[in-house]
Amino acid sequence: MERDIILQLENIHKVFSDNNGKTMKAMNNVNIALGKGECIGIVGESGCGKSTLARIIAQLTAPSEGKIIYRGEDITALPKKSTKMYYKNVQMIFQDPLGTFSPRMKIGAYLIEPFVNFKIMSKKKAYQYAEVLLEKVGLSKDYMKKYPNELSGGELQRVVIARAIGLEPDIILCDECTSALDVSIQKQIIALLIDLKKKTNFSSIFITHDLALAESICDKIYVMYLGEIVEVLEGQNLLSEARHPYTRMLLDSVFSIKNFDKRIEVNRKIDRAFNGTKGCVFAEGCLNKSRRCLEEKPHLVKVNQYVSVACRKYEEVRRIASVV
Ligand SMILES: Nc1ncnc2c1ncn2[C@@H]1O[C@H](COP(=O)(O)OP(=O)(O)OP(=O)(O)O)[C@@H](O)[C@H]1O
Repeated sequence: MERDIILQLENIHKVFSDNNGKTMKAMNNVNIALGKGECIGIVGESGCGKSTLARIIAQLTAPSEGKIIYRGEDITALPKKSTKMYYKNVQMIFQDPLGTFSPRMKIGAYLIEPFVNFKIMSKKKAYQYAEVLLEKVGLSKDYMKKYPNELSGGELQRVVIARAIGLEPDIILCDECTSALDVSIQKQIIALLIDLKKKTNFSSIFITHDLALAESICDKIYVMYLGEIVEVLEGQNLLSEARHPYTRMLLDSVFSIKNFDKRIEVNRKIDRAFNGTKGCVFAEGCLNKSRRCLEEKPHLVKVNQYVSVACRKYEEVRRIASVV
């Protein structure tokens, strides 16, 4: 069946510069497509560029190059004023819920704020609506009168989710939204998001370092390494279909301390060698690399209906297959 794509990132690059004019490439040619009602995961370790990507999608940081096509329109080319609807339609849930609140603002005031600001409803209606939203996320209306410091991390994240879904967005973008919470609360928040998604069919983007989480909830997973997408997989087929040596290394180290240590060692080696490599970002850590891997960037190649991988080995397999 044809996917109805509502958000597409095309050739996104991001370069940061410091005060001395030194530049750092945090994102290199990232392409991502999100279908209506779909949940995609962006997975990678610390420093791979996940938060930068989240900020670019949420339009909090501008890409250095590339397009963000939302419902057929490149929103990077629109004047600031015209992106107001995008801010309403793409809601973001951050890692640290407490950081989202002003300590002196009661939960009720926090919840009604966007509805009044976007002139969606009167203050009185917004207050009643906020009580309904709290109920949807499993909190009583008594929470309206509380201050953020009176709530637990899990309760605060529920309030953030209530405000986000209240705007009936097309897309909910979760940047490590459960990683600051205890495991049991993490499960509750994920279950809540899955339940709400079933009811309202929003699309979602899960940005996480947690492969198991991504596998359990995402239709499609993009694996990122040092600012590049190295593999794209169907969520359910992550374990069986992952091909890229980096994804395999990540999966192996989830289950073994010894492999975890090996991974840290490999990452150190690559970090030292990286600094704008013209070849494959993972080449230094790869046991099967050839000289070409160090010199030429591999492209994402579709291996089968479940997986595309950016690795010379599979480009080579496809080339031979097309000749035979
Ligand atoms: N404003 C900035 N100025 C300069 N460099 C930045 C800036 N923001 C991020 N970076 C760099 O870009 C790279 C990617 O950072 P980012 O925070 O996106 O990674 P991440 O995958 O989200 O990591 P973490 O999970 O630790 O937050 C890092 O090397 C980081 O130092």
